[in-house]
Amino acid sequence: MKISLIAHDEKKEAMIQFATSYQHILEKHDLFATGTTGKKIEEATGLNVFRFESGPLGGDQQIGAKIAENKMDLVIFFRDPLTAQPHEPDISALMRLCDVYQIPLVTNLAGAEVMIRALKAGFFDWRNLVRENED
Ligand SMILES: O=C(CO)COP(=O)(O)O
Repeated sequence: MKISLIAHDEKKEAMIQFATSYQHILEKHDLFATGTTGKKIEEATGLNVFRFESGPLGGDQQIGAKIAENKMDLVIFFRDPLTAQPHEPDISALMRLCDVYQIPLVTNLAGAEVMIRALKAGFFDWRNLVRENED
């Protein structure tokens, strides 16, 4: 699966802990991230992460483009609901595209805990069929 990992600044520590805890699952997948999140995950875990631009510089939009091209399967996005983001329209657009294309999205740690277990159990294998049918 192609998985995007994104965290706002106040949530980066939680993302690092999440990625560390579930490294054994995440390492079996293709990982993508916005710039700073990806760098921190790589530094903390050694996981191989493809890094897009930083969120405020267009990273959310780049991930959105992958979704529109059917090249992203899951999005784990630890949003900070208490801090205004300069690129709020990009964040909304990314989440909107998840809804448009039926891409599983979680926006907090509690949801991510469920998603990662579902991933391990094969609950998202239908995404392989969706991708094969488009090729
Ligand atoms: O702002 C972000 C997502 O909206 C995250 O970007 P960074 O990972 O570059 O901090």
